[in-house]
Amino acid sequence: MSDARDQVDERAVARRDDYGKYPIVVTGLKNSFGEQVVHEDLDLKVRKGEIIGVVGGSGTGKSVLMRSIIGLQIPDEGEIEVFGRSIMDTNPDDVIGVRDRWGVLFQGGALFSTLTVGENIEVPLKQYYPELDPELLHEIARYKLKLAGLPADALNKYPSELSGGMKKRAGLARALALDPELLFLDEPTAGLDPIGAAAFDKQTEELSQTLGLTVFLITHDLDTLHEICDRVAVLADKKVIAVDTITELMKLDHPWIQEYFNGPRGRAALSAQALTELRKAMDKPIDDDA
Ligand SMILES: Nc1ncnc2c1ncn2[C@@H]1O[C@H](COP(=O)(O)OP(=O)(O)OP(=O)(O)O)[C@@H](O)[C@H]1O
Repeated sequence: MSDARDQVDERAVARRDDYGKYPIVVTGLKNSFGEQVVHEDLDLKVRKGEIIGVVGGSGTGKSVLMRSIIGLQIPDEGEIEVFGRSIMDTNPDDVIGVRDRWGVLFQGGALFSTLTVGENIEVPLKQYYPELDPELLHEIARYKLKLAGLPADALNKYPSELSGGMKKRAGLARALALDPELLFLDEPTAGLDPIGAAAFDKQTEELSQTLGLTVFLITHDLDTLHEICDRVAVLADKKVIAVDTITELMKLDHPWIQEYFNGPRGRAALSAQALTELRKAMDKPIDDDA
């Protein structure tokens, strides 16, 4: 009897340690839509504090994976734990204390068009802290706007009055509203010009470092992967076929990985990153072309 209790205690300790190291643990995930199986026996562990890039060909199920992790897509099979709690429970109230510890930037920003930027940022705050004083709400919104790199006058603008890059930042400000520990970003630099994309990457990296955020980042952007991701998870064949640094991934003999990272665009991104590193090492401003 006491052996059985010891085993249960050991498992509880192992799970607690695991959750301390891995805020997201996905095991044996299966997702399908009718006959189409998108994921089959997919496993993924995301390390605390890392920026993990999630890549894969179009339609390989990157967004569906993110939606599963945040409980918007109920999988057919498998287990998903976030902060050590199962997300598979269909009752959102049962995972309160988990959902308010993440922030999400959906593709395109997904801002409410009839609300100002400030009001958009206040939405999650009002949802989780309905008793908050309106003046404090505005103050928090102003602070989050600044964290996301937007000027104060953006607060009273409507999404239609913002550029693409500003919309992304407004979505980022809203994702940061609840002081999340985990940030989900779905193709944040898609549609941005290279300068805007690089600035957004820098912002993400700074936020991750200063706030200690773990970032789950879906992207096709090779520069983003090279510049800010600690590891990259590759989706192919309905699974995560590899999770590693780009240097290690490039050694793998998988056709998609080789084409993606060792193709002309992959090599160009690698050279650009090598140049950035070299310039940093020489303590020279990156924009100094002299
Ligand atoms: N609600 C849905 N109903 C039916 N099929 C869906 C649904 N959501 C996603 N799918 C299908 O699941 C597959 C994976 O979609 P998903 O959006 O996750 O791909 P992705 O890897 O994010 O692609 P992309 O890089 O093009 O954004 C696609 O074939 C898509 O058509």
